[in-house]
Amino acid sequence: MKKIFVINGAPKFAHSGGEFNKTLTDWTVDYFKNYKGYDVKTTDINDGYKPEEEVEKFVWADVIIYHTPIWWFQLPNHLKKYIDEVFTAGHQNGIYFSDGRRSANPTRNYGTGGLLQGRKYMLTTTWNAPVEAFTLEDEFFKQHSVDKGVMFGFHQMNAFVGLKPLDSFHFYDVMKNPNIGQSEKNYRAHLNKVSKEL
Ligand SMILES: Cc1cc2nc3c(=O)[nH]c(=O)nc-3n(C[C@H](O)[C@H](O)[C@H](O)COP(=O)(O)OP(=O)(O)OC[C@H]3O[C@@H](n4cnc5c(N)ncnc54)[C@H](O)[C@@H]3O)c2cc1C
Repeated sequence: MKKIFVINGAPKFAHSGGEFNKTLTDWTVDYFKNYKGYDVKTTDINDGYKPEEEVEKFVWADVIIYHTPIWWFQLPNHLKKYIDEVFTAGHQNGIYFSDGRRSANPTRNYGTGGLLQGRKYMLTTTWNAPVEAFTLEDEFFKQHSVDKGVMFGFHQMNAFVGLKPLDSFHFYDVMKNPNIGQSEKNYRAHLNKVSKEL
């Protein structure tokens, strides 16, 4: 049986109420637990956490799923803090051993010291920005996708600790057009696709 660790990284602040990401987290748990029959653990960063226990969840899981809104073109500070604390607790303790370099050849192999090899991760993000801001020439993101643009560092972080990516899924324009019914349908189709790669 596959083991899935689901993180809801959406705090409640200002006009980001966390409701969309909480709903998304519930869909993910329902899909893997009730539909696929997998073993699921969760963390909601709003509920507090102990870094050492979170390390155990990362090590336990076959797949880690991150749900996050985008705040000022990056992770919310709460989720970044979670990662800083948990990955630091996992240094030489399950998450990463080192930066991967050896003194004999210090210019090579940076980023190969992760200890989470054999595991995968999936990212979802939610945006006020419409998809066209990423896809259309002359619009704000100049045709840089979420994964290759704003979230490039996030994906490198996961590579650094040894995780391999599953396809991400991004929800655009969720403040003005959350379209919950269609979002759920599209997201479940995505989960059906990625779950074939587990
Ligand atoms: C500090 C800050 C910086 C930001 N920076 C950026 C940025 O750089 N770029 C950008 O694009 N956006 C930005 N945003 C917007 C942010 O990305 C969105 O507010 C966030 O993605 C919304 O996610 P949420 O989980 O908080 O949803 P919520 O705000 O809780 O929900 C969004 C909408 O969906 C509805 N909804 C949610 N769940 C359900 C449900 N189950 N049934 C019916 N309706 C539902 C809610 O009622 C609401 O209308 C920023 C927001 C903040 C606070």
